[in-house]
Amino acid sequence: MAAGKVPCTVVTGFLGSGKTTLINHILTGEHGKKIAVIEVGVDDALVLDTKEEIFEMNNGCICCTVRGDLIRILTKLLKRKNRFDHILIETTGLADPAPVAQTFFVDDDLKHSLRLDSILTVVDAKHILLHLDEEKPDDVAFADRVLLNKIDLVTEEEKREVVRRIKAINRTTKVIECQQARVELDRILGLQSFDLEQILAMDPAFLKDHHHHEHEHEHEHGHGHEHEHKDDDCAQCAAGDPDHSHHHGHSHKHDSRVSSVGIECEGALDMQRLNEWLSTLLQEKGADIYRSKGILNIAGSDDKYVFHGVHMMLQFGSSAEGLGKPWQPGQPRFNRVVFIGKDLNRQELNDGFRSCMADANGSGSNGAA
Ligand SMILES: Nc1nc2c(ncn2[C@@H]2O[C@H](COP(=O)(O)OP(=O)(O)OP(=O)(O)O)[C@@H](O)[C@H]2O)c(=O)[nH]1
Repeated sequence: MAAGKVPCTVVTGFLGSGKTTLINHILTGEHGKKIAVIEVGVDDALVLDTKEEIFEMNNGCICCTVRGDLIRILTKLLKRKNRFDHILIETTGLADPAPVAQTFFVDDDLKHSLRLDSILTVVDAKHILLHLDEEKPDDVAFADRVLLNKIDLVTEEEKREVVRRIKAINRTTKVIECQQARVELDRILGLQSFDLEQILAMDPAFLKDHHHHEHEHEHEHGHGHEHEHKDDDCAQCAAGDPDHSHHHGHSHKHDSRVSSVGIECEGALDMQRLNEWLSTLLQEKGADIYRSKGILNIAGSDDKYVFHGVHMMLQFGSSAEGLGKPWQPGQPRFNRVVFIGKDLNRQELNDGFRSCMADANGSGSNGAA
């Protein structure tokens, strides 16, 4: 049948569900496959360095512009002599997987060289119920595989409820439970499980282009959203503009109160202050702050730190633990963080973050190790 076509897997899932963890798991696995990763959206330096090439697109907006880019990058990949065995396309946390999937059926050249192998949706077992009603069940509706991740954080009972809710949205999807996205690769790659017929049965307009308005509102998404971070999620696309409400019939309640706040600055942070501020912030506002993450320059250390927040859960890591590389001599050090959530207060987040600088007024700790 599809001999010679390169299989492509679209990896999707809500913010913080574990997509990057899954990609890293796949890239570092011993499969002997040459895998290309295309990231549709954010997330630069937080991906592990690997042998494979990683293509990134910085335009951030999957709804408006990424389809063009995706086609361009896929075409470029296919021109290489050294072909890939598999292509992974990771979509960002608030983007809609449908336009990405459509690419495989509407572009004539790609149609003949590529095969959409599966839409794989990563689900955060602990937090998904917070979002199923308000955000975007589309992720789950289109998935032929659901990776039910973070099962370490829920009870058996909670897990059963989550599976029930997933099945209520998508009766035929296969649910694979896992932790840290650790799953045997032959359960997720090369499945030929994407079934266009089935998608069309559910959504007859799936292949129809709904992007005729795509340039009309480029970066005009009012709705009070904030869009400063240069490569952040197109939260407003998924969340704000009513014109984005999609061609398909699922309830797709966009929440215009969802936005992202990016902060980028030089200078070193006091780890203790930062930890206290972030912990308190997420304790108090974690219901609304869906996702937070950042790269940090910590005073007195050459190690590069990162943090990951998903609602109230907060995790730090650093190059000292083998996560990425330390700051290199002569390399400019910086802090870059992003908060994504509902009703974010940009000023408060900025002030709070800056109050954690090692030389900010306060205890006078200079962070010297
Ligand atoms: N407890 C627990 N935490 C996990 C598990 N899998 C991933 N995480 C953590 O969840 C956080 C988010 O994981 P990512 O892989 O960055 O999620 P993502 O979907 O790429 O997130 P976005 O960048 O928002 O799209 C990180 O702090 C992970 O370490 C799991 O099975 N259990």
